[in-house]
Amino acid sequence: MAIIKVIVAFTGICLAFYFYSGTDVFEDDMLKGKKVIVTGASSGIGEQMAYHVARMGSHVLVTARTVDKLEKVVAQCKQLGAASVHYIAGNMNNMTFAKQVVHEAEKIFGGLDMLILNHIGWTYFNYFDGNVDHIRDLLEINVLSYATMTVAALPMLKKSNGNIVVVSSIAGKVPSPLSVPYSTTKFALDGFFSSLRIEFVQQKIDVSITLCVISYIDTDSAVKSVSGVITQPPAPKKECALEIIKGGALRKREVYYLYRAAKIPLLIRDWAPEFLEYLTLKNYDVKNLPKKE
Ligand SMILES: NC(=O)C1=CN([C@@H]2O[C@H](COP(=O)(O)OP(=O)(O)OC[C@H]3O[C@@H](n4cnc5c(N)ncnc54)[C@H](OP(=O)(O)O)[C@@H]3O)[C@@H](O)[C@H]2O)C=CC1
Ligand SMILES: C[C@]12CC(=O)[C@H]3[C@@H](CCC4=CC(=O)CC[C@@]43C)[C@@H]1CC[C@@H]2C(=O)CO
Repeated sequence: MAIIKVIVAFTGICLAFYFYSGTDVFEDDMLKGKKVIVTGASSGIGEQMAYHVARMGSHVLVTARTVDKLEKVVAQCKQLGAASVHYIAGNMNNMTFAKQVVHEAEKIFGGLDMLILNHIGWTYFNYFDGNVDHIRDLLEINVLSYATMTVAALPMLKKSNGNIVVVSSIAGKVPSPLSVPYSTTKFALDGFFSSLRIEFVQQKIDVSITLCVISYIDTDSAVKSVSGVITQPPAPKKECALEIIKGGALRKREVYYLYRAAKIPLLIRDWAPEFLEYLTLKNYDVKNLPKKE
């Protein structure tokens, strides 16, 4: 019996190495002249992704709600060497606006190579408060606007054999406390885009879908929401943003940008859920959690 377990484990490690070792090498030139949309680009990881593709010489369309922040991002993208850069401001709770962003890219660029779906709506970081309407609102912004933009962009992405990059979270792969609404939306992204990827294979549609699984990053909003409660240190947003861009350009199915220990949950998620729960709870110090009014 023991020998069978060793053989199974060894086979699993070989298969994992074969499928995930990937020898693709990323070059900045891969993004030169490419037409790229970055959503949620007025701050955080999205802002850093806009800067990376600008530095690599892409044509960039950035979007979010806050005009003055977008204008600063546009100015910085120009400084960094973007082939061209534009912004469009609006709210992704409105599917008409979500489609408008894609149509704006078509009008400006005449096509699209990479759609980077990154924005998220506000949510709390605390015990679930029973408000299902908030989950519905968050699904609109975090999921349905991603699906809407994907549908609108697909004709252009088919022409360019382009990439869809979906920024998700470890909380969209592993059950995570204090973020029930957020985690609901991130798990939904996995269902939608991982299923769509299979249909692309069936239909021989050469558009890649890269799901990015990231853990705690040092963006202002995340640090403000979780510091003191999440015990792991946040990772740098600039490096995280670059890893996402690389994964999309290399047409990876998934990008994992996780703090060391976060890789363990993914390995044991389906084999030892109780042990995973024990490890997860060790990463939270709820005595620092703000008391809900
Ligand atoms: N930071 C982290 O620790 C982690 C982040 N992630 C994921 O990374 C992505 C980026 O996160 P992060 O950079 O921290 O987030 P930020 O809060 O820094 O940025 C969110 C962006 O989305 C925009 N946005 C917010 N609400 C709306 C809306 N209703 N309509 C359109 N745009 C909106 C914001 O701009 P504006 O307010 O101007 O609209 C901003 O540009 C998210 O998908 C998040 O889930 C995943 C795991 C960990
Ligand atoms: C902490 C973690 C990743 C995040 O940053 C999010 C948090 C859930 C609530 C959030 C809402 C936001 O608007 C910004 C992101 C965030 C603070 C997530 C719970 C688990 C995620 C994690 O990285 C654990 O390692």
